[in-house]
Amino acid sequence: MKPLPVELDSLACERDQRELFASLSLRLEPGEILQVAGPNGSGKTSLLRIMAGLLPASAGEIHYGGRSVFHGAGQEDWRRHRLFIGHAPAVKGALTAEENLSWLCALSEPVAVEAIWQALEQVGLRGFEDIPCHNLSAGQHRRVALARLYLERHPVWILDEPFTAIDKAGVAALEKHIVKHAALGGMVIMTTHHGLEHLPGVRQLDMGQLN
Ligand SMILES: Nc1ncnc2c1ncn2[C@@H]1O[C@H](COP(=O)(O)OP(=O)(O)OP(=O)(O)O)[C@@H](O)[C@H]1O
Repeated sequence: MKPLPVELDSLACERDQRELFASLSLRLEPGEILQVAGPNGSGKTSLLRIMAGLLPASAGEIHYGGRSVFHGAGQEDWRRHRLFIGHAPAVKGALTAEENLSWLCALSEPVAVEAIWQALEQVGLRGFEDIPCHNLSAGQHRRVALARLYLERHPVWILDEPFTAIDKAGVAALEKHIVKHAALGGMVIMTTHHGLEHLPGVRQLDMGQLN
């Protein structure tokens, strides 16, 4: 799947009758990495959830390849192209890492168990496949969710605080994977309080400067 340009057009978000942002317009091209930065409460997660289709915008539009992602065929297409990993990853504690990934991936495309093992190896969890996730540490729990980035083939990644609870070596490996995804033409939109200045070509959107 090839990514297409993403356009935010006069996007606005209101929560609890408070305007978080308004008139947000930007265009993202394939190969771009966008870091959504800003203070706590400035609306970073809200923006990502709107982009993922999990929260309605109060005004404005998002287009993917020229079609609205809010309804119709454009919405279907967007769902197949984007992968959202929230800051509270959808990993179920009672299931093992392997079961979680098998279930999460099946929502878009079933994957072979060997591929799951390889992805778990990539995130340093080989040997932990059969342990219920509630017995994993916070960082290991997050790594189970991040293993999806090695398994699924969505061209657009929307990642909310992907580095939370991840150790130094894990952060370096994930940064490398993100840069590689963009270099291959993928697109990454992420929030993080972690500095990314050392990575090539990262664009910043400062939510604290919008209003
Ligand atoms: N479920 C919710 N219902 C109502 N308001 C919410 C909800 N979640 C967040 N908000 C409000 O929206 C505002 C922005 O929250 P959001 O999580 O988007 O900020 P953020 O920039 O991601 O913050 P942080 O850096 O702390 O993660 C906050 O003031 C918060 O009170």
